[in-house]
Amino acid sequence: MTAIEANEVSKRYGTVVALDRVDLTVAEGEIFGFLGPNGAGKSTFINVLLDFVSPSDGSVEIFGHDCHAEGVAARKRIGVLPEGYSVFERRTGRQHLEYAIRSKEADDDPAEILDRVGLDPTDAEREASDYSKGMAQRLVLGMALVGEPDLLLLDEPTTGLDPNGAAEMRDIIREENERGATVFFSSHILEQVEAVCDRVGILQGGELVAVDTIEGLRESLGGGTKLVITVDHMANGTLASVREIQGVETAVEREESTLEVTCTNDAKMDILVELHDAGVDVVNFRTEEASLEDMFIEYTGTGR
Ligand SMILES: Nc1ncnc2c1ncn2[C@@H]1O[C@H](COP(=O)(O)OP(=O)(O)OP(=O)(O)O)[C@@H](O)[C@H]1O
Repeated sequence: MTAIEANEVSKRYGTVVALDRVDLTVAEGEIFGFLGPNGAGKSTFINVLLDFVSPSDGSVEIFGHDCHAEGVAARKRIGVLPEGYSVFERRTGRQHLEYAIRSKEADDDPAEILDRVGLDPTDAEREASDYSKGMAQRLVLGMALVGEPDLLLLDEPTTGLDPNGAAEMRDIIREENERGATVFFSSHILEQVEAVCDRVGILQGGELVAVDTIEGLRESLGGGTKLVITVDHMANGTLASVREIQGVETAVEREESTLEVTCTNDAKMDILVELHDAGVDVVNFRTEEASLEDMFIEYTGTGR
């Protein structure tokens, strides 16, 4: 069964096209990473799934329920960590969880969930409005886990978390997935996404410009090799002439006398020949697999 099925979803805010005919299918049991530069439309898409925002055109189904017409049935199966959540005033962490358990008619043990998300028993008895950003993030994640949802929708789940918290988040995503949940999350932390996702989608200006496994993305970028070349000196125009070689996608000078070139496998030798012809001696070179970050920059032309 498909967990998420988006058909030609568009959302316009006046002249801004936040989503442009997004077609996407996420299978039950997948961990799917949703990427894109700031303003690409990620939160808008997640808000459409939650029926917080109505699409201008198109429709989305969650486990076969239309997110708008059958929003209640769709949301019953979702645990959500929304963007810009806020905690209640004058309620402790534990009371937040008890509230989530009651409203989902679940029978989870609040202490167990608090422990899972790394909130200690003393903090659980403090008012959540006094929590730090990372603690509040942990609490809201805990509320999302209540009732063993079939789909976890996490908007930037690692924002505000320290490195331990980010690693714990990764573990929770894996554990939830092993329990059978589908996980759909947006993130700018591409190392995290690469470590945990089965597939990723890249949004750019509201359009879905790529959907694939990380390996698949690498292949569609022609093998996705990254060459790291140390040279004795950089001659004028060297970078420009390397960029013109067929099969070269990007070429940058990382630090003095070190070039990083992403290219197809076939282009490697041409690059070394070009440097030689330009009178530039290669002191050292190695190849690395293109990282998700390299590919993201190639697809979107931006940093995260
Ligand atoms: N309520 C709104 N009214 C007007 N424009 C909006 C509204 N919500 C979003 N937008 C616009 O839609 C576009 C997509 O925004 P969105 O928040 O979905 O991006 P995002 O990919 O989540 O960005 P970020 O990575 O910065 O969180 C942006 O241009 C934004 O200004």
